[in-house]
Amino acid sequence: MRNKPIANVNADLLKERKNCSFDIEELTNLIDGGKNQTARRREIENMLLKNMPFDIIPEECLSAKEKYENAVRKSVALNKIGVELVSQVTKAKELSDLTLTLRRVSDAYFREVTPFLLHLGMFIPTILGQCSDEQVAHWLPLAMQLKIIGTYAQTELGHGTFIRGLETTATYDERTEEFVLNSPTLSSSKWWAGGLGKTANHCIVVAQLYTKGECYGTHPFIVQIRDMDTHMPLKGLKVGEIGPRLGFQTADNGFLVFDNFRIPRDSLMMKHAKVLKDGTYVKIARHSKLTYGTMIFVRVLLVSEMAFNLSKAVTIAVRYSAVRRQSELKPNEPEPQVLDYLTQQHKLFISISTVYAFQFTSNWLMKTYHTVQANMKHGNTDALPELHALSSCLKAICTSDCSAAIEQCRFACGGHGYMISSNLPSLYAFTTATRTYEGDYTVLLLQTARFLVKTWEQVELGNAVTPMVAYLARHQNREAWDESPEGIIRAFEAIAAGVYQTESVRSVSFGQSDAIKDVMKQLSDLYLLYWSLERTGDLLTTLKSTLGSYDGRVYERLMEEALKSPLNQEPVNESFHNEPEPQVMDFVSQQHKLFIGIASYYSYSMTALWLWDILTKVTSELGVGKTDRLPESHGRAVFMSVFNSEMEKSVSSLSAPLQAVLRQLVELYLYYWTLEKRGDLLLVLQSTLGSYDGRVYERLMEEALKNPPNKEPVNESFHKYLKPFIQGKL
Ligand SMILES: CCCCCCCC/C=C\CCCCCCCCCCCCCC(=O)SCCNC(=O)CCNC(=O)[C@H](O)C(C)(C)COP(=O)(O)OP(=O)(O)OC[C@H]1O[C@@H](n2cnc3c(N)ncnc32)[C@H](O)[C@@H]1OP(=O)(O)O
Ligand SMILES: Cc1cc2nc3c(=O)[nH]c(=O)nc-3n(C[C@H](O)[C@H](O)[C@H](O)COP(=O)(O)OP(=O)(O)OC[C@H]3O[C@@H](n4cnc5c(N)ncnc54)[C@H](O)[C@@H]3O)c2cc1C
Repeated sequence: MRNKPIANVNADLLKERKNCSFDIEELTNLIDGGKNQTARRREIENMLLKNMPFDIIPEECLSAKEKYENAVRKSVALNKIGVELVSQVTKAKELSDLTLTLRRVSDAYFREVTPFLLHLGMFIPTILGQCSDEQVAHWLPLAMQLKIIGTYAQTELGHGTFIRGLETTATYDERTEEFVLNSPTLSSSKWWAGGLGKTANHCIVVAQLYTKGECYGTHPFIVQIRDMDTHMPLKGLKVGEIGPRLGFQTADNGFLVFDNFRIPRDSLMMKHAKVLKDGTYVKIARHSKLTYGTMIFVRVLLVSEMAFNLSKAVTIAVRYSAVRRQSELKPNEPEPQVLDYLTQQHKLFISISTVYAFQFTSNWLMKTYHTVQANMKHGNTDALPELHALSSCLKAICTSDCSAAIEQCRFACGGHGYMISSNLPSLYAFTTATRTYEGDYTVLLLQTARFLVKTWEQVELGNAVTPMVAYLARHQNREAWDESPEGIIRAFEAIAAGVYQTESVRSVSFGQSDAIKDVMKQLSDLYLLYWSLERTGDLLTTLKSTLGSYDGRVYERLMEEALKSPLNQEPVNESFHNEPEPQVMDFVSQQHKLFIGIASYYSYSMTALWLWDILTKVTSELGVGKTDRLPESHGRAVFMSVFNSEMEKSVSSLSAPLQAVLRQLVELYLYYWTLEKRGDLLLVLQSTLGSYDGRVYERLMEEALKNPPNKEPVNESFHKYLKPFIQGKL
């Protein structure tokens, strides 16, 4: 049954809906995965609508503590219904449909993230992916019925990306048949795990496993961290909330420090490796990276998460654009709906097509994931490297594009889009975090590049490669796309676009009407066209050659290029002496992110001074109302030329080294903006990360300890909601 029509709908919205060229219900069925799934979703929605407590005071008006307590209250009510529904299903497919529906409907109740996100998103999947059959039989029912509440603590203050660099140790003591957990340094403190700060009583801890004096690398352990009755942290642990953050405000992300904390031997999750009673280490896995499995799973999930979040943002922005009227096009005629402006459509329509691109690609990726998992059950791990490469680059691209597109949706709603009540700021805060967590954007793209370079080598040797990367063999002409990691990644993006096109065509080829097919085709074309225009520069081949330059300065250019090589910047490379761990500052990709910020700061300062001087003159000459917004390119050109000339004027009295640095900044700024369209600027530091003394980890911990939730060991919502819920008394 369709949802009932709602009375008092805005006339403009009704008019737009009447103009729709296809049956909306048909598209709804397509998105839900069929008529039955739509009906089931609506059944669950209606049930939740009847039974779930809504907010009386808007979440954003509460204090941080109240927000958390309110989130626990609502989560417990949702979990109660969820657990009941989950207990009624028997088939795996029904369970995955149900979880998806619950996840999506649950967003109606939370502006922020539930403190149970990590329990559902990582704790349960890690039990499934990392425990032996016996361990699954023990832990899974407890976790599914929420008798225990878990999280996933891998990241530390000092390391997130480089998992092999984690410092937490789990040392096996064969006399007592226990592991002893320790945090040997401040930087080894576990940091970030969602739900750890106040909610969880169990935690998956990733630590370096030592037995018989040898280190076997990082392994996952399942660890109880709080007393099941009093919720007090267990002896030997320091645990708390890490402090306010951009989003995830109700997810009580936490820290955890171990001091000779003992756990039983079978706390080691033993699907891929075990330690026998006498301390013998036994490797079971056929692939060394199987312990990273949960991350792959969540990366795959995130593609669909991004489709969902962007669909919400663009629905908000399109509806509002139909309702909002602004400006006068023709005298004495009504102001147009902002949706009618082509520039507005430009902001919105690409987001609509992106939602579909993400959703179709996500459906395909999830299927691929399950196929690879099924093969791995039979011992075949051949497809794992490609799955890792695919999930890495698709996660990186879609999380990055999604948060940028949500910002466009916010811009499209003008001032009102800035209101928390519009939900656009919260959607942005949630999605921008996904670019970082579960693998940083750059780092994951580099992982994909690594796979592609290896594949390229196979192609060069004439060896067979998988169908997904067979295009490398077809493109033997290297000029079509360069071999740099970026070039390779762009080629890979083309493959993602290809997946979208084939999947969207495949999914709409049966049953669906011509009207839906037309719309889906238009959306698919729009997505492909948009990205080919966005990347025009990349698609055009320029010569880029020391040998073929117009002026024929072949030898000079060869020498100039050779001198630019980083290897020539120092007479003796430090690897001659030793091999130090790099600071992230050493990565060129990191410098790329930071240095333009410095250059922009100077550009803005210089331009601001200049602008101030001419402000009065300009306004008196042009008159208020005639200062139409200048096109972006003109604005950038002004920044560039003013920066260049003003900087030149002001540096002449400075010392030579400082002049040289400032001139480099001008050059960087000009160069960067010929390549890029935007950059970031941090004007006021006020930052734990950017302090002059570099005491980053100390300051993060100091700030976390000041955090009000850490002033009480157990939050009152434990007694009020969590404990009665866990004990089945609610
Ligand atoms: C119960 C009923 C209740 C009902 C209620 C219902 C309500 C519903 C509500 C909600 C539902 C849930 C919704 C879920 C949404 C999901 C949200 C989840 C939230 C998550 C929050 C964030 C959590 C985290 O961030 S956890 C921490 C994540 N950390 C990272 O991702 C770290 C990133 N770093 C890495 O991955 C790696 O370290 C690395 C890959 C960068 C480098 O690793 P390395 O140094 O060990 O490797 P190398 O670079 O040396 O490479 C060696 C070799 O290995 C290959 N490799 C690397 N990784 C993998 C891999 N994963 N798999 C396979 N192979 C891999 C690499 O390619 C190299 O191969 P070569 O052949 O080239 O040698
Ligand atoms: C909201 C949120 C929730 C989170 N929840 C959890 C959780 O529940 N559990 C958990 O364990 N973790 C969690 N995390 C941590 C998250 O997984 C890490 O922050 C993430 O993996 C990035 O690692 P990092 O912080 O060490 O970044 P860094 O690696 O320090 O990145 C800093 C910069 O260095 C660059 N860089 C690093 N290495 C390289 C390289 N090799 N080459 C080029 N550039 C490089 C990066 O691109 C980036 O620009 C969460 C994080 C956030 C923001």
